[in-house]
Amino acid sequence: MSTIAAFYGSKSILITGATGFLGKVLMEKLFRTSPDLKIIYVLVRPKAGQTLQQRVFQILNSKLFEKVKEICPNVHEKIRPVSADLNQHDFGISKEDMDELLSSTNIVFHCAATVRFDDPLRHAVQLNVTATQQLLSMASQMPKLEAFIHLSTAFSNCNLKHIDEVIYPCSVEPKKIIDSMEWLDDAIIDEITPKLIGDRPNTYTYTKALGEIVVQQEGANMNIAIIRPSIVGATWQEPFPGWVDNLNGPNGLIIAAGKGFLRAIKATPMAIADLIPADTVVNLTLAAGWYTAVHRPKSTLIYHCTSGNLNPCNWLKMGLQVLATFEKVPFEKAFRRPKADFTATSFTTHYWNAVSHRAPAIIYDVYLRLTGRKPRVTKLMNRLLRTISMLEYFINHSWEWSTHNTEMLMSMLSPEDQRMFNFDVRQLNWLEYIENYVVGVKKYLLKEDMAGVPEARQHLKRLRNIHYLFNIALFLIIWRLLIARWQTARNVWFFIVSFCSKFLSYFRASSTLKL
Ligand SMILES: CCCCCCCCCCCCCCCCCCCCCCCCCC(=O)SCCNC(=O)CCNC(=O)[C@H](O)C(C)(C)COP(=O)(O)OP(=O)(O)OC[C@H]1O[C@@H](n2cnc3c(N)ncnc32)[C@H](O)[C@@H]1OP(=O)(O)O
Ligand SMILES: NC(=O)C1=CN([C@@H]2O[C@H](COP(=O)(O)OP(=O)(O)OC[C@H]3O[C@@H](n4cnc5c(N)ncnc54)[C@H](OP(=O)(O)O)[C@@H]3O)[C@@H](O)[C@H]2O)C=CC1
Repeated sequence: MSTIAAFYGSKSILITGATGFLGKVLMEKLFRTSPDLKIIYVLVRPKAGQTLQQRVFQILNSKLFEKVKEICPNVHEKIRPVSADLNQHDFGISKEDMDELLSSTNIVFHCAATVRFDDPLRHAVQLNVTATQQLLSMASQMPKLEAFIHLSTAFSNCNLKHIDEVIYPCSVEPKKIIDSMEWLDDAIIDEITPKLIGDRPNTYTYTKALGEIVVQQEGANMNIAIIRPSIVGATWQEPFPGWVDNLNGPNGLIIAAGKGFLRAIKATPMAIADLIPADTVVNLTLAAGWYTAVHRPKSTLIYHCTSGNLNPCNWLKMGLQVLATFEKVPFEKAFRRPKADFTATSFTTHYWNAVSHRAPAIIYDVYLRLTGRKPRVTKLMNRLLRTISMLEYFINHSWEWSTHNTEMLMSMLSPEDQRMFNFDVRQLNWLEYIENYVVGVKKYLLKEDMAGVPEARQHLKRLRNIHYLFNIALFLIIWRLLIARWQTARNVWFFIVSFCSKFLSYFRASSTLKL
């Protein structure tokens, strides 16, 4: 019997960010391995015209939860959506709901965050720092609380090369930042943002670092742990390989490359691609929840959920495997044939952006205009290039994360738990994982049927023929222009023509003699 699964049985669990990528995988695993848990409260806001109940039902009815519905048929009764917006004071939770949450909750998993790299500082602070502080204040009033698990990121200290499982100070105290957001106007905040974030690339990593400090300060009297995952990718094994549901991290780039939009990207091929599967993160998170509650470590433990130092894979190997999978399982209706290169300098990146990204987009838009349709590819390409510029930082640097706490936790698990809550990335076969990941992107993000693969292959063949025809036509046009304007080109042309005609007459003569 799994100790961890038994631990979560009969518990009341509060999850923020349950509608997000990791939150869903976390909920799924909890219901699947501990179907006798008491209740999961999820803090959800109404969104896109859907009530919170509709949002939660949509998640429960998705493919991700198919196994759960077999194991825990009354899952709908065990999940309680609570209307909450983390941007509001007290999260806008009603008094009755708040009373129930405070009196019943045993474990808190805080996953909610803004993960956008371009969020204005005010918004990122509100969600990643102030909301964390408020949640801790709520947690401090929970008499039955056993553990509070905070999801941070391995990149919260990406301004350092070597990162230990400790909390690093920031130049300005989070409390001062929170206070200043109340009285500074937006223009001033925008002006001071670059100074505050310093050598971090964006407001996301900066505010996640501030959030960790808040956790350490406000949670001193609680059983707290912080999980720092690196780049979270599709699921590795559970509940099935390749599940993914948003465009964040590599996902959007895999689509862009598979559809033939992304042809070159500035990257350091030998830099470590520190990807970590979503189910690995969730297994570590649940194991840390159990350990924190049962063993009550004296200080806040931080767990690095990374792959680089235990099972490294670089961007080159990953990129090549992504491309190899496109050969086997192409995406439908590609714009161009998938083929991408890593560029090394800003000059070559600009060159390939002009030649391989912008020019084909403009040509295609001209074609759309000429055929009476609305041009859209240039706009799409510009957004893609902007996105890439924001992600580039992470594919051109390498970090070393120590994993002592994570390895210690692994050693504390029983063999049964090591199997059921496996977070040992040494067992991960990258080539197999990446192939399943790309297939998962095709199936679950693009919603493409595998039955359409032969037609997708045919489409790629047509694109190849168009490509050859286009190149031949381009060559002939350039050659014709050169001949018209340049004597040397004319001489070369006459030389080639006379050489070919001599060769042909020799060939004809020798075959007549043989007859
Ligand atoms: C020689 C061989 C060579 C082989 C070569 C082979 C190459 C071949 C294969 C290549 C694959 C292998 C290499 C992989 C490299 C991976 C690097 C990953 C680094 C990640 C590090 C993460 C570290 C931190 C981890 C964490 O700790 S946290 C999680 C990370 N957080 C994020 O990843 C949020 C990022 N995103 C945003 O910050 C916002 O998205 C924002 C970007 C501001 C836009 O924002 P905006 O334009 O305002 O609006 P959106 O609505 O968001 O999007 C607007 C439009 O862009 C689209 N779009 C959104 N996203 C993405 C995306 N990714 N990629 C593409 N498109 C995207 C969206 O579809 C919409 O398209 P449309 O609707 O126009 O058609
Ligand atoms: N994905 C990754 O690569 C990595 C993620 N992490 C961390 O893991 C955690 C989860 O990330 P992930 O699942 O990918 O993120 P998602 O963007 O998929 O999910 C974010 C969640 O936060 C919720 N949320 C955002 N704003 C509010 C709000 N105002 N009120 C209530 N809920 C809100 C979202 O709800 P809604 O659906 O309503 O928008 C959603 O459920 C984050 O803390 C992130 O920093 C760390 C490293 C890597």
